[in-house]
Amino acid sequence: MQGRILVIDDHREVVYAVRRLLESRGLEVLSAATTQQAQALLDQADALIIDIRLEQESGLELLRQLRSEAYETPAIILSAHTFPDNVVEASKHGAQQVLAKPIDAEALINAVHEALAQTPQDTDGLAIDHFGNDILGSSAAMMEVFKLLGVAASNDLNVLITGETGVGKEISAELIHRHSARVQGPFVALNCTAMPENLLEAELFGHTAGAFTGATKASTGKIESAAGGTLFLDEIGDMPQAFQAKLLRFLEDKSFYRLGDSTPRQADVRIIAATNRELMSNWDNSFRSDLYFRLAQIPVEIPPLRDRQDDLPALIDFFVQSANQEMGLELQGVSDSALAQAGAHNWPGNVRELKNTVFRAAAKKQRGIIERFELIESNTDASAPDAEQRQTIDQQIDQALQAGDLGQFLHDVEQRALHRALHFHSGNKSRVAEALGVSRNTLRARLQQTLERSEAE
Ligand SMILES: Nc1ncnc2c1ncn2[C@@H]1O[C@H](COP(=O)(O)OP(=O)(O)OP(=O)(O)O)[C@@H](O)[C@H]1O
Repeated sequence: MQGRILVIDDHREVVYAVRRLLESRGLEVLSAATTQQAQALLDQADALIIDIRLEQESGLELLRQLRSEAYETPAIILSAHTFPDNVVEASKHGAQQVLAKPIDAEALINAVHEALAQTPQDTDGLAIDHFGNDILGSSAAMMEVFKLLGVAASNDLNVLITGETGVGKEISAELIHRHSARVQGPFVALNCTAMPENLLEAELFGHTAGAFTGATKASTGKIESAAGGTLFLDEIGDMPQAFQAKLLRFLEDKSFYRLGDSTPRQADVRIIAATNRELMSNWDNSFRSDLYFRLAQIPVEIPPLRDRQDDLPALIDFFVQSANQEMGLELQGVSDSALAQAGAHNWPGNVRELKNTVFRAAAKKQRGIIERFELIESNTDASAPDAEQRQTIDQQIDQALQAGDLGQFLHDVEQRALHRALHFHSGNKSRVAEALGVSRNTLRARLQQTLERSEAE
């Protein structure tokens, strides 16, 4: 590794340790204790390491200023705490990494390596301002998410947040809003689930008096309420297809009509949408691809809780403290065995399920240590095909492949599955759609397609 690193930190022991470490890897190290000293050395550096708190100065403020002057050298921020808000702010201003103190040698070497590999035009810079910690996460996966949220906060593009139910999509949308230039404007949320087209249109665009039965007064829609701020559209995958075209039109020119009104209106809103479904799957074509690409200008995927076990202890601790506060309890934490129990659980309901589990246990225990959680086991594993069944399915697939009619085989399986699911749920399409994890529109379209194919055969 080759390069010259400028360490901006007023803690001499930190500078000493970093210098020894980096020099042992063949790097050249410059140091500055103040931003004024740093100014003279900036041009010589290939990468910066900046302490977030310099004496009477802010490392992030320095970085913000540098970025505003188009100084693009990659930077790593050192911070006593890697709170998500720090990481978001840092990422927003283009920092490569935020590293927690005490510094982990390997993590620092990796970060420097990455920073040196960055071309200047790839870097945006980073900065930290306030500390809010209502959204937690220190796993590598969540760090990546926070960085993306920071990128989203630094511009005004539409964002599509995907992830299973309860992973924190709404709370992430709020975080983007809070760190964006629209922070002084409103954050307005609308859940699109189970809304027929007319109701959705009235909710989103507003309506005139008499626009429909029961509309005695004119009403402002969510889009107008969110003007100057952010509109969060939750469960966007459930938006009726007919309405998707209207939303697309709004996204294209920011103009809309209140229901029953012929006067076009304008509203300046940023859209953050969320879904727990795959919108662009082969199976499910009920979502318009042009709308998808409009919404997913910045796609953010939040991983399920079971894939980020490192986050469990801090989240559990946070919810225990929240339970203490909200219910006036005196709990001290959870036992190692409760923690192990949480680690072994699948968390299909993700952070929401964890929060409810902790609150339930807290309400029961009231004080001391929570020894065990009462977990609701999901039966997904139980319903998974066992090895023998799987072998039979594999054999059938192989036969279909050899006969060159895998498409027909899949069609038959799908038709059979839909038929049995409808039978099982006594013809209730909402239940079948729920069981499949798709919207009623998708199910309807799929049933129609299988029917057409069967008729054509
Ligand atoms: N990283 C986190 N730190 C702290 N709390 C969290 C975190 N993620 C989620 N939560 C909490 O879990 C609950 C669910 O979060 P949220 O509503 O944002 O999830 P969601 O993905 O939007 O869910 P859904 O898909 O069901 O709408 C909320 O109470 C939220 O505060």
